[in-house]
Amino acid sequence: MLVYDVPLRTRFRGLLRRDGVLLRGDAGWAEFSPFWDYGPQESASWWRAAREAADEGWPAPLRDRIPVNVTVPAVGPEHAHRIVSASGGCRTAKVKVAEPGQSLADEIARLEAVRDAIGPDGAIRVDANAAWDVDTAVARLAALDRAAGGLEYAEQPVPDVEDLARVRRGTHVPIAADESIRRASDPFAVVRAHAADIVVLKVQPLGGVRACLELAERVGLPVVVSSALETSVGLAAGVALAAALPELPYACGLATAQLLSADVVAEPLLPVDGALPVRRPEPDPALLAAAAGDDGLVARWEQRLREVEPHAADQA
Ligand SMILES: O=C(O)CCC(=O)c1ccccc1C(=O)O
Ligand SMILES: [Mg+2]
Repeated sequence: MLVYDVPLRTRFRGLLRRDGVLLRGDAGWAEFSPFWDYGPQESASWWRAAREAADEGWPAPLRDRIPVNVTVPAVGPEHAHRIVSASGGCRTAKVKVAEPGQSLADEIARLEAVRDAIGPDGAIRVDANAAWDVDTAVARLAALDRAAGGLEYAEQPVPDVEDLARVRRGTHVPIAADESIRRASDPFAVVRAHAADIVVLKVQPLGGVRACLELAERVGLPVVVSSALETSVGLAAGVALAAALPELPYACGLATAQLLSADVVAEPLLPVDGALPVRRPEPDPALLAAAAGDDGLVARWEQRLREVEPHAADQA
């Protein structure tokens, strides 16, 4: 078991660093990196995803490249412009909005900058991470849709599934469900409530590539595969899911290696011409050593694994 700990290039979801565990099994390398606000029970699906990667590997790919969105954190307009311009040719941008402390004017400036950088043919989506209420969401989406020159969709504008359905009825911007799928006791509530046009699937919180493929089939809505801000070892599982889905109508949120200031593989999973190649990179020993967490962090992860493992067995 190896613990990595790397700084982020810019603050993302309140985080300044990203840490997690890398482990190797008969099938290859795996990443286990639940955020620290996830308890043992909720982290069990992250552990099952890691065991699948290490012990079984993933189903055969149906495609060899995965179109991806550049992810734009809640930064100022000049910085947002630079991120999109240096994205490796991404034709879709996902822009974080509803960041605490930022105004509508900040968001409008960011979206205008992103539109300028990506051009008239690019697609722009926003992610509010469940931070709005219904009325705010409906009003903001109208303003942001205008600022962006058209939004492809809005990811998780509000926390509650019934409210998500209300927002969907109140706007013409398509709605994608993220937290309502990955942190919900019942991911199908979204479908029953007609709360979303699209679902975001993340391999670690949803318990692995196979679990996600089953979920996608049962949900029956278009899927966007997204990362949980992993190293290229963890991203490879998302790439495997995106490659194995029968249909992939939208760009995926897997271009997040560029948000980390260091990676553990020699050739990180970064976009070329707006897409990731379907491959499974191996960690590089020197990069692993450079990214290694200190003894205190290693001890915290060892403790965490002891707490999570019994829950993973329960639900298997
Ligand atoms: O989808 C993307 O472009 C990047 C992934 C991303 O936004 C994310 C990364 C870590 C945790 C939560 C989220 C999220 O989609 O809300
Ligand atoms: Mg999201």
